[in-house]
Amino acid sequence: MDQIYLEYTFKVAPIAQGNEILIAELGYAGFESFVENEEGVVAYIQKGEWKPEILEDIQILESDLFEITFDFKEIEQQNWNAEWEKNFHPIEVDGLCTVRAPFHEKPTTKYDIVIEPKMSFGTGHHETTHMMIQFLLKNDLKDKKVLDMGCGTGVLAILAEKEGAIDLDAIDIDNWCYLNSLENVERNNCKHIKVLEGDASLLEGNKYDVIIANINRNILLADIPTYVNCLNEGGTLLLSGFYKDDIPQIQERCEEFSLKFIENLEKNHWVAVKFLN
Ligand SMILES: C[S@@+](CC[C@H](N)C(=O)[O-])C[C@H]1O[C@@H](n2cnc3c(N)ncnc32)[C@H](O)[C@@H]1O
Repeated sequence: MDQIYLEYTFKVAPIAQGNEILIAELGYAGFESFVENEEGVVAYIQKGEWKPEILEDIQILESDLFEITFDFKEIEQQNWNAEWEKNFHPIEVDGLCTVRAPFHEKPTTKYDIVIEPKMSFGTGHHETTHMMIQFLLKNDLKDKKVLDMGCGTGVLAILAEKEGAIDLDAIDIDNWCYLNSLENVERNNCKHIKVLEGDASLLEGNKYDVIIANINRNILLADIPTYVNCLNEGGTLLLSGFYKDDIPQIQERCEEFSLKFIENLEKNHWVAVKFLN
């Protein structure tokens, strides 16, 4: 696929925590690939996804705790596979689930998920994916009907099928994620996942026992009413993609629709929240 990209080079001080927060925020703003170096981060975004105000919501750039400068230029296509192979290490969650690439050794954990992410979000490295995996590992998914909204690489739907879910929809608005999820579903021999390209408007008339959505605060606030409409009585809603400070707003929205807050997980200021219908 021949695409033109913009390459942003950020110099970050102090680098350790700054890089981590910056990458997380850029990921949510639409940047697709990151290479860390000794000065900071180089981040890539497709020209078609770019808009002049792309950095407007990147809160760390306004923070007094970090000094961040940047530069950007247009570039020819990269060898993305080589980049991620260099940077992608297997991830193990709670000793039960490994997310790895095809070229890594087979693990001994109960669940083994093989992902070739290329540029999609969802390798288990991000806090939000990690916590959603933790939630899925703690929940009984046997014979459940599951929706994975904003599926990225498809990693969460794939785990849900491996845990026994029998009927799954995995939806992403982004064409690249849709195609990548299709590939990963096949790579993991999943037979019950239907991958769709689109958004919450595809959900009308569907019913699920478990809905997983790791997207971002604003999309979740807008789409929670649709999710609730699709949730069976007694069903579970697992949300992530936002910070601890956003919990009250998300909780209030869910409670408007009579969902009950059960618990939240937290990792580096990111959270994942569980509600019951
Ligand atoms: C943070 S990633 C999560 C990926 C994966 N589920 C995970 O947990 O690692 C969010 C995904 O949501 C998708 N997305 C953004 N807005 C969306 C929307 N309105 N409806 C469906 N998917 C959306 C993005 O393309 C992206 O792949």
